[in-house]
Amino acid sequence: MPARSPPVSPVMPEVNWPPIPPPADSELDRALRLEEEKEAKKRSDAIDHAIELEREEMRKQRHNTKIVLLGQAESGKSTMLKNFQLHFAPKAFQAETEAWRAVIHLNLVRSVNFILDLLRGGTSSGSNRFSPPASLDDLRPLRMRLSPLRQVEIILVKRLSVDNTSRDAAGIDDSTPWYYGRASEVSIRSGSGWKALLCRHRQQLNSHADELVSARQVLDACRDDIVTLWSNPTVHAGLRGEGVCLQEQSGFFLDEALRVGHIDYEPTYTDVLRARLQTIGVEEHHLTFERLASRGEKWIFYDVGGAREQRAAWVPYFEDVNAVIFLCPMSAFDEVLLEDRSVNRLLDSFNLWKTICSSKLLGDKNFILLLNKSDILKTKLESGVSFVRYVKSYNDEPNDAEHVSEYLKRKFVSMHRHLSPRRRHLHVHITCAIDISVMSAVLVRIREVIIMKNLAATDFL
Ligand SMILES: Nc1nc2c(ncn2[C@@H]2O[C@H](COP(=O)(O)OP(=O)(O)OP(=O)(O)O)[C@@H](O)[C@H]2O)c(=O)[nH]1
Ligand SMILES: [Mg+2]
Repeated sequence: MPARSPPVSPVMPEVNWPPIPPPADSELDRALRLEEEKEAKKRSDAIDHAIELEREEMRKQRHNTKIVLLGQAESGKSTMLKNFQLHFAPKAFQAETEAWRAVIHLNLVRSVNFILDLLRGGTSSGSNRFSPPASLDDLRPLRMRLSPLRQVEIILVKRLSVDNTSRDAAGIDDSTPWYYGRASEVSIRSGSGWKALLCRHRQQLNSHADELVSARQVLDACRDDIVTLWSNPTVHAGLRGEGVCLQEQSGFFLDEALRVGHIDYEPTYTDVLRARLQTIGVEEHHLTFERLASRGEKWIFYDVGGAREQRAAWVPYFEDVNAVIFLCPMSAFDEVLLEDRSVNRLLDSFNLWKTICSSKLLGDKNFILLLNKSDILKTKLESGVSFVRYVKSYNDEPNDAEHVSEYLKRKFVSMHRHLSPRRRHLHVHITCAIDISVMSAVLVRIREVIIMKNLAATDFL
């Protein structure tokens, strides 16, 4: 019978530790060899550990949720981002509220200076459409007392590093009379780090900090006069004559001049949500969740400038994101684009939505549609503005917010169904982005939807 070969050990030799010494090993050789092998194993373990850490990091990066906020200018994208920050990272949001004070002050001061221009009978751009009545002479002392607010505007603009090129980039032509009747539009270039800049000015005792403090003192001293100006019937008649309704514009704080202009003013969360700061370019925001259940979760938001001239900058961000949040301001049905007065804003939103829905790059992304500004829509319709006058296909349905928003929802859902390159679920919410309590329920739902989709994409579900 042939001799049998010895049975093969079921344990692989490299995992057999310590290894069996070769037969003729001296005591010293054996000790040295064991030491070398131990060192080699240590090095190998360290390499394995480093590779595992790197893999883990890559896994985490891949699972970072990335969201792009899309929609026309003033649809509420940046406000929605503020809501996410407020709800999921309240401490970080709180830390930034003070920086928003300068923006809110600039919103307020711009409104006042806009009225002063109107009373002067034109704007700095040379428009002269309003002929001030003789009774305006009575307002001259008031105008004189408010004139230091011009300087306050200049200081705030400088400190926020607002530049004219940003308006050019947004396609806004300052030579156009009345800046299209916009009173408090404020824009800065993305990535200019304005919040950090303001914080630095506050902390350092330099001339910039002094300037900001004196700007606040001037505003505080002007508060009563601002109230007097804003309650003057001639002013309101003049604005009506120009077809300008400041109350309906973004960044309107004239009704709260006494509170907002006070030297000790601290912005409330609602103030920050109502502040208007136009986004130029694409801003990347990192949000680290602070709440217990989701602590440490990281989301990256791309907040884009919505004006027409900026939309070409959106595309590079499409491929990399998990979800698209598209905002349509429902209340804009009777408005025109600031950058192209011949285009109705609702029609522009429809066209933009069609393009986004049919984009192949976004084919497999999570889609969330927010029909925003429901509060303004309601006020507008209740004041008698007719929806069907602007949207002929609305037919005989009632002119109220509930029916109009349902109609718009149907329209958007149908466009999405017909134009999506592949079957995709759409989540729709009717929102008012400045209503904190209502928004928190919506945000929780949006997070659930995004997390579920992410899990499904990574085969956890
Ligand atoms: N009343 C009301 N105001 C809103 C709502 N959503 C946003 N706003 C206000 O509308 C203004 C414009 O909102 P933003 O968030 O700056 O708009 P955006 O889409 O980021 O605009 P761009 O940066 O120009 O693309 C801000 O002053 C907000 O406070 C809403 O639902 N209701
Ligand atoms: Mg914005």
